[in-house]
Amino acid sequence: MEISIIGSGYVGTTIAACFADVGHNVVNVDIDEEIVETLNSGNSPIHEPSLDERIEEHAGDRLRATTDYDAILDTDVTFLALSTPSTDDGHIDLSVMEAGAKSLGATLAEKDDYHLVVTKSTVVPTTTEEVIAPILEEHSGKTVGEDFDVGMNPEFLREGSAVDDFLDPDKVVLGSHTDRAAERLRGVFDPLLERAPDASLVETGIREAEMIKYANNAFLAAKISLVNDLANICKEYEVDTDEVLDAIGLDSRIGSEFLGAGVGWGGSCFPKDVAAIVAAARDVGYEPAMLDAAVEVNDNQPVRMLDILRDHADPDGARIAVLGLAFKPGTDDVRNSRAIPLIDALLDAGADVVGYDPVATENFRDKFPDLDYADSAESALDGADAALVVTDWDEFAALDDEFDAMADAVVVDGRNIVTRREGIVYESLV
Ligand SMILES: NC(=O)c1ccc[n+]([C@@H]2O[C@H](COP(=O)([O-])OP(=O)(O)OC[C@H]3O[C@@H](n4cnc5c(N)ncnc54)[C@H](O)[C@@H]3O)[C@@H](O)[C@H]2O)c1
Ligand SMILES: O=c1ccn([C@@H]2O[C@H](COP(=O)(O)OP(=O)(O)O[C@H]3O[C@H](CO)[C@@H](O)[C@H](O)[C@H]3O)[C@@H](O)[C@H]2O)c(=O)[nH]1
Repeated sequence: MEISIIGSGYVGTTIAACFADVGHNVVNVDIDEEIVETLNSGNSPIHEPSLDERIEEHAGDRLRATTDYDAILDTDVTFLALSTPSTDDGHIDLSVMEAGAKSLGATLAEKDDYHLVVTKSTVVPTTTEEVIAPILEEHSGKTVGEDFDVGMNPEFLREGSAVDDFLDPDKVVLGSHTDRAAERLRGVFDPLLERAPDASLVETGIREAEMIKYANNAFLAAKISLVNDLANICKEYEVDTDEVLDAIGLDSRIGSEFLGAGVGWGGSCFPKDVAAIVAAARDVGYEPAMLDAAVEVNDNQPVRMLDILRDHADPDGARIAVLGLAFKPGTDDVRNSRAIPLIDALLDAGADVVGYDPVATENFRDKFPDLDYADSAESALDGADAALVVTDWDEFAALDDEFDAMADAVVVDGRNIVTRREGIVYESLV
């Protein structure tokens, strides 16, 4: 099938390379010329395991990129993979989606045959039908349900394992309103589902597909917050948190995944998606008490981490190493990383902060240009008065002699991964 994807960020790039991998012809449309050039030269614009190989293999063949929306004219289906950030009050900001839909609509005016437009971005229920479809109609002069259809296909990939998650998913959710749209969407996913026979196919309505995405993320974020609440109680009672969490994970109704206690959830999705569904709930007069509590617990974990640091070292004037700037291991994405509130608070407290991350330093530098950055964990620790472990990169779990070069070997572990305990003042957050 001929597929166009508007937006070539984390999601657009990954799904383009994977769709090409299962045999489709794919074109990415992005307004960023650098991204387009990078893709066309066979390279990945983002750091994501096993994405480079796929782009290198398919670029110039089944995969290409352009800034020209006319590329969609030769395709059967267009996915909108544009960002949906938060406004200051937590609502979803649709301005990027609206701009993309306008350009897409204007281009669709030139298309003679049927087309399907699928929202891949995370949007609150009714957005596809009540915001995107009317813009497409207005700018194309065409009628939804007659000349073209809209659909919704939420994405569940995680950064750091995006390619594997996309090609071997637990489920594929396809939201549509017409048989024609449902059939075309199935055609897109059939080759993928053949390769991933264990994946469940969920065919549903458009607003249900939109809500499934929020319910999924809200549930996972709340699960981590509940785990952190319980882990905080364990710590106060000097109960071994790991043993408790390992044991509850054996109950198949609870499950062993997403029981990682620590400094909490960040990233480009959980914070903004929980905020968006909370704001959307209030818009219709519902108070989402559980989700409010999940956010409160999450916001408080970095505060608890600094309190623990203060038990062992005064941050004022101290050199503090922050190990991990990415929001999770395996990615260079720093959006809503837990390192951000921690470093803000450390700087407010008068600390001299040195940050280190294996791949995310340059992205973090955009947010904190004046921070001191080390090029290895070893050099970050050298002469430091304390270290905070914020991201669970494997290389931090392997640290050992490096702690001996610290001025004061105080380590507060926000991910419970450091293995060495002797000879250092070690405290885990949970
Ligand atoms: N990042 C993830 O892991 C993830 C996973 C699942 C779902 N999502 C959702 O997918 C959506 C996209 O997220 P992302 O992380 O890929 O965003 P992103 O910011 O990484 O990528 C968006 C891309 O769109 C491009 N763009 C902006 N305006 C444009 C326009 N008018 N026309 C064409 N291109 C334009 C930008 O240059 C950028 O490359 C969001 O709704 C997000 O919530 C993200
Ligand atoms: O047990 C855990 C698991 C995760 N985290 C943290 O939670 C955040 C999110 O992690 P993860 O879910 O692995 O990464 P994302 O790439 O943000 O993926 C989430 O957000 C995506 C965007 O919507 C969805 O597609 C995915 O299904 C959903 O897992 C990170 O800060 C992790 O450190 C924990 O604190 N404990």
